[in-house]
Amino acid sequence: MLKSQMPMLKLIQKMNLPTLNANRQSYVLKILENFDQEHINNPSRNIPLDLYLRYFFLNEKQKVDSLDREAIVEYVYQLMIYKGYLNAICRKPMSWQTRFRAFMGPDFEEQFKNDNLPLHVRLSFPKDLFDEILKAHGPKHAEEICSVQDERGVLTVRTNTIKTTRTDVNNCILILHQLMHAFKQNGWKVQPTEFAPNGIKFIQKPHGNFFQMKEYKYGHFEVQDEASQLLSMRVDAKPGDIVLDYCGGSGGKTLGFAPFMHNKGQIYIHDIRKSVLIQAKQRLKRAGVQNCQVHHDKQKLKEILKGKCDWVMLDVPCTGTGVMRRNPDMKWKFSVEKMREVIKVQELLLNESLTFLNKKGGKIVYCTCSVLPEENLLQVMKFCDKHGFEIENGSHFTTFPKSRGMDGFFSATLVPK
Ligand SMILES: C[S@@+](CC[C@H](N)C(=O)[O-])C[C@H]1O[C@@H](n2cnc3c(N)ncnc32)[C@H](O)[C@@H]1O
Repeated sequence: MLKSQMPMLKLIQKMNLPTLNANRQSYVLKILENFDQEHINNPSRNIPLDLYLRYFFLNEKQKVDSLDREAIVEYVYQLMIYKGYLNAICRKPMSWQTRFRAFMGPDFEEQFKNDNLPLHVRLSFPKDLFDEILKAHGPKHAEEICSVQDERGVLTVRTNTIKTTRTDVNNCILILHQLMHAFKQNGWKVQPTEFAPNGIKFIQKPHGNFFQMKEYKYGHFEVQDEASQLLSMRVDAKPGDIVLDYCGGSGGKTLGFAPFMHNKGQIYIHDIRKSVLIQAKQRLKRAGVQNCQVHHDKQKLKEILKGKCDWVMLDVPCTGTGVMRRNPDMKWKFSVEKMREVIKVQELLLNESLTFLNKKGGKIVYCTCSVLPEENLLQVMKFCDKHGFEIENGSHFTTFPKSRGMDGFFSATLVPK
């Protein structure tokens, strides 16, 4: 490859990382080793890295202060992001210890210039996943998508407009500004999001724990990526509507569209995992959403809601290829076989959602956090052809992971022809 054709790859600037003393280092290695072991012991639990870290530090609360925690988390992420590249450059036998040494050593920068290392290795992506992204988006865009996923995600929150009795737009803006002011008082740099009307973006990662803020405890805000906020708003529910959030998880999307219903009408939130529904209940309560019931039993839900819904939000399980910078461990768990399995589940869920739609214009809002067309446009087009539906206004919504910007999401609103 000619030098001028060399891809514009970049590496993390290690000098920007926090200092790592022996204590922090031993935590970094312990976490990564335990995380791997957890997957060997409980593969079906498939716990993502961010959640694993949250549980880990809950247990270590007394021993690790917030500055140590931030430094440890940063290194855990960097090592997980660069795992593939480090595997290629580190000395054997492979372990987190040897990867860590390679990360800290001169080879980390040196080997990056080695043209003999394939592009996917320098992007630190598994070959099969990189090939899928390449097939879908071509070399230039694939490289952009993958290199952005080597950054840390931007922290964004959504202001909860339910927690005000005032309803006009100007007052919502006032609440957003009050919250921005509270963040700034803690010394955190923030700005309103560019597209989502109620979002606040952190320009720098905040030091300290903002979940301790009274504004969080009172439900004035929730963490949600800007693209995910926009996705929630694709459910354009009016007060009085009946809405089903069928793959509701811990309620992220419901929390996003519920404020527009002003607690009138009914939201049903469902998921196959009971544990996440418990979290959803707590978050909905904190946010002041009073018109939502939580359901785990699919059969019962069908009995209650058959043919009744104005909206079905279908935020389906997917490969997560648009949000891998939040959980870089997902890169290393990807396989084409798993992708095919999840595509089948999406198809099944689309079919199931038909049961709930009312015949007076009920709509399905299909969403993923994937950048792969098989899970996105191709999936919904297949559904539309089979069931006589179409994509509303012929246009879908897509975002790609952007540097210092949004994550990668897809959404299409499906309506009967
Ligand atoms: C992308 S996550 C949803 C995230 C959630 N909407 C949010 O914004 O927080 C997909 C969810 O689908 C759920 N799920 C997987 N298979 C399902 C099925 N057969 N029926 C219903 N939910 C399912 C998973 O448990 C997971 O919580």
